[in-house]
Amino acid sequence: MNKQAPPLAADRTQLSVGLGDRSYDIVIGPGLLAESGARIAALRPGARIGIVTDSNVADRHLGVVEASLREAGLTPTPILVEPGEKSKCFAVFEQVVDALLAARIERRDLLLALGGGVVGDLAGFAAAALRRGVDFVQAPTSLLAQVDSSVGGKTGINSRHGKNLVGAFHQPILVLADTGALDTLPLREFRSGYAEVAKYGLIDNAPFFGWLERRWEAVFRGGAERIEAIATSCASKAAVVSRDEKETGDRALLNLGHTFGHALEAGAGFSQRLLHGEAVAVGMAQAFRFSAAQGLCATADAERVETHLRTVGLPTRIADIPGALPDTDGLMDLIAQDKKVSRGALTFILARGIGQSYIARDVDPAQLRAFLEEERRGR
Ligand SMILES: NC(=O)c1ccc[n+]([C@@H]2O[C@H](COP(=O)([O-])OP(=O)(O)OC[C@H]3O[C@@H](n4cnc5c(N)ncnc54)[C@H](O)[C@@H]3O)[C@@H](O)[C@H]2O)c1
Ligand SMILES: O=C(O)C(=O)C[C@@H](O)[C@H](O)[C@H](O)COP(=O)(O)O
Ligand SMILES: [Zn+2]
Repeated sequence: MNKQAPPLAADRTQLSVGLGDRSYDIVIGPGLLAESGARIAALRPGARIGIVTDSNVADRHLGVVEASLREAGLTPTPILVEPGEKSKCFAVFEQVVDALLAARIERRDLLLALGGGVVGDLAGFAAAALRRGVDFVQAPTSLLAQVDSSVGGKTGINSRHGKNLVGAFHQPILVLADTGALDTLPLREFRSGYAEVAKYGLIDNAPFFGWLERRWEAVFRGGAERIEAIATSCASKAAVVSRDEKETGDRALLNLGHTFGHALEAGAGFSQRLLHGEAVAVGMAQAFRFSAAQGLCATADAERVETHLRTVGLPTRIADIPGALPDTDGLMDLIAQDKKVSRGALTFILARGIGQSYIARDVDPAQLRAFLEEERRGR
């Protein structure tokens, strides 16, 4: 049994999320799934590992992970869920927890979330709840999960009242982002994850947004630019999470585009009609248009955001979403369930310009309603 994590190869980037005695590493680079056993055994030798994954990821990547875990003296039990956002629900959560209990995963064992953000959020919440808390490792396999959802400890599921409304803050003990796994990710899913990459530029890193405008094709092709984009995104997220783990302050900036986006996702029934990153792309374009309409930011900045998102093939308008959506009242009701709402007052992430996002508390519902009416008319 190998109890030593492999040394860091030249093509690996390692970052840390600083949270005192709950700090953890994010390791980024190709081939990490094949090393997952050695790296996990170094943290928890001899453990039983409940691997939560979905059937798409299992078909492509579970074999190498299971072999690596066994090689390192760990005992894996795979638990498969259906791919897609609909698996972030009470019924699937119950199935996963039951399967983990049936496999006798104990408090000192581990869960491994192998997949995209759906698996990460679901498995993380199962880890938070199982026997009142079991440690877990994130092995993100989608771009979105590698740049965002695997870091920071937000876990949870959706409810009929809206997105991510039931969950827990539960940090992983390690994140292994195998960039080679992205070679099997469908283009639409890659684009969806790219929306969250662009988000970091729009929040507070205008030079990164400019770099993405110039280099996005190389990021999509793979290689050094892709790894650089992932590492820059993780570094941004790690810094915010270290400062404000439970979103009492500026972690809310990571929600740019999400107040609109989550309402649209719920309105589309958490279906394949609108992926999370696509909803965030529409939501970010809306946040900039709303900011411009309020005279907070230049119209040229809102147009620049929309141009870049459309250039990479992301939606930016309600009209881009196929099928029916709730009317303005319905969208306002969904927005009222947003977790940033405080004593009924609406909070949005708005922008004074690219890289100059800020938390706007007490957004006027009448102005929001008027804006949504215009957006729904496609203007
Ligand atoms: N916790 C957080 O901080 C956080 C942050 C952002 C998003 N999220 C959540 O993440 C979810 C979206 O994550 P996502 O975009 O990864 O969706 P996802 O988990 O549904 O994965 C996208 C699709 O790609 C497939 N897939 C994943 N990796 C693959 C690979 N390597 N090869 C082939 N197919 C692969 C999956 O099976 C799925 O069909 C949403 O539920 C969102 O709310 C959470
Ligand atoms: O980590 C965060 O904080 C984020 O807001 C990241 C978002 O990209 C992510 O979609 C998150 O799950 C949204 O959080 P929520 O608190 O609005 O559910
Ligand atoms: Zn998101």
